[in-house]
Amino acid sequence: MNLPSHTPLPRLGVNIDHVATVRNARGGEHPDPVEAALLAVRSGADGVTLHLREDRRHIRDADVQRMVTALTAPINLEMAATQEMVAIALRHTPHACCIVPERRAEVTTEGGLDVLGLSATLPQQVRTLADAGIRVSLFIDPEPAQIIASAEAGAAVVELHTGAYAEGRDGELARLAEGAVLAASLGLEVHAGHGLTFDNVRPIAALADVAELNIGHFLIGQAIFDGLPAVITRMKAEIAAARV
Ligand SMILES: CC(=O)[C@@H](O)[C@H](O)COP(=O)(O)O
Ligand SMILES: NCC(=O)COP(=O)(O)O
Repeated sequence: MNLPSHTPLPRLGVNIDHVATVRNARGGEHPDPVEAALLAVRSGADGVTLHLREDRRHIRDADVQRMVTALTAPINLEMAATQEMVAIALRHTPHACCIVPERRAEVTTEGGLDVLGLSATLPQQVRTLADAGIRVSLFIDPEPAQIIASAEAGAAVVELHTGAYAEGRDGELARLAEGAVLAASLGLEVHAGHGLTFDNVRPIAALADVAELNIGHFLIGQAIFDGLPAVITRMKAEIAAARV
């Protein structure tokens, strides 16, 4: 894809949740997601994403506290649209909060947030977080109605869920491309993530309106073979190659 030379590359946010998954398997302190976050930033990550799930299956409250103390790079805290999570975010004031849907029984985040369905409560939560200086993002499917509702809810950012694209669903890349254009036209910053790998990242990184990619499970898994610095370097190269 040929873009003007001034078009900035999408930033890479590294999601370190699954370092905590491995740690929690034995109940101790190793491997430490904060140490992984610091290494990710030293290795070229533009920011760090962590998802404090309601069931605390990977990231825990103490990790959030330690992360905001240790990191100077932007932190993107993913969380459910609950009063408990809003209160936690207000205590730590990360650079950004990405509000995601959660179902306790799910293995991973299965779909986007139903911004339309949450219209009675979400705009107030967005306002409360934004008033505290937090950049608010909504993790949504690339549905025009959800994108428009996100803008109306006062979000600064939408993160488009790339899970269906990563699974190879027909037409999903076109839906993401159209969604990114619509979101940008409404003044929303566009992020994308979920299920991205070396093999599927380029078409998403090539979308001119995508400003940030959040990638976790693949990078942490691949780091077992290649090391975290090497996989971050390679992912940044894939992103850059998509914009040549
Ligand atoms: C919202 C999202 O996509 C991330 O939180 C990512 O899925 C990592 O967390 P889980 O693997 O627990 O879903
Ligand atoms: N918001 C998406 C994210 O943070 C990472 O998702 P994944 O790469 O772990 O699937």
